Amino acid sequence: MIAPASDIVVRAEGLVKKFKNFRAVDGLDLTIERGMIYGFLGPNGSGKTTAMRMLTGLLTPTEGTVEVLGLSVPKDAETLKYKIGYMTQTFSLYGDLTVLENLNFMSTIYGLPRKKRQDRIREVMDRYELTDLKDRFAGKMSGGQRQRLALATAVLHEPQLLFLDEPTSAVDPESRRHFWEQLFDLVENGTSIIVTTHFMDEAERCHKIAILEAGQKRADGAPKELMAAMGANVVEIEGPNLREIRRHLLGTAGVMAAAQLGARLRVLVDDDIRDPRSFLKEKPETDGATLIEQVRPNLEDVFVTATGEGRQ
Ligand SMILES: Nc1ncnc2c1ncn2[C@@H]1O[C@H](COP(=O)(O)OP(=O)(O)OP(=O)(O)O)[C@@H](O)[C@H]1O
Repeated sequence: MIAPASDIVVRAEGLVKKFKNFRAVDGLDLTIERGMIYGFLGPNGSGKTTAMRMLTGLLTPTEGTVEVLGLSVPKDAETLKYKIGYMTQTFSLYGDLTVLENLNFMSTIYGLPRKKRQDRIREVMDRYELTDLKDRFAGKMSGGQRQRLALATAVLHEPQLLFLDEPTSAVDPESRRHFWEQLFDLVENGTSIIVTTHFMDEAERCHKIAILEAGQKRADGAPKELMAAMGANVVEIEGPNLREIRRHLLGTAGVMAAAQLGARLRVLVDDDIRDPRSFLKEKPETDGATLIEQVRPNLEDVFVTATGEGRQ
């Protein structure tokens, strides 16, 4: 079913960004629906940040069209600025300003009405556990605290759409989990979110993702749908000589990828092969294996089959 235009927050067609002759983003089409967390998943240099910066209106595309919240970008970027929030990889905070000063400053940039300003600042400080830190210099805060302040400043003006560029790269796993809970709270209250990540577990939390490689979209959809449509079955092997088995299997027709995970070898077998377990069991190199079992796919498997990692 095609969603009505008002339910679409981003529509991009044929998006290209060239830096000299290098195509950092290379023909990207995107349709992102309202009310969801949409992830760009990809390795370093795959074009996630460049794509996001074009959607925010900060970077002009070399080719293609972009519409965000019904506004044409970059033409209407100035109007769009007040409707979106953007949290950059480096958090873009003023290290020599306190928490409160950062929030005050951003509230004037966003043009929050003077009367509303102090209430809204109090509200975000409370929500993101910053009240006790209000006189702390941003430059003297821990990674997790700075992340909370960056999120608080990005949502200060209650944007409809929030862009987050690798927001959890600099924080510990507990802060990451907590941060994601806060994102789901925002979604519940009507915010749409676009987030870049290279963490598989984060991508799995998104309602939908696009897998990017070399500036191109290799796959998109809900993580579960992508796993179901992967075109491969996953078999794990336990036993001695896993490195040797891997080397042999990688040259075998029907084996799309093989990677060691601790004491197991995880093998992706083309789903044209009806019984992938027997297929591997019959190979002479797996003779010494103590266990061969089919397991459920995960997003990393999708990533491997969709990108060059699966074509090595
Ligand atoms: N201003 C620029 N001038 C030249 N090349 C650039 C510029 N900005 C980005 N690039 C190149 O474009 C490619 C994509 O970069 P981008 O930052 O969008 O990737 P990314 O997927 O966000 O990576 P990361 O996870 O490392 O942030 C990289 O090869 C990068 O070096």
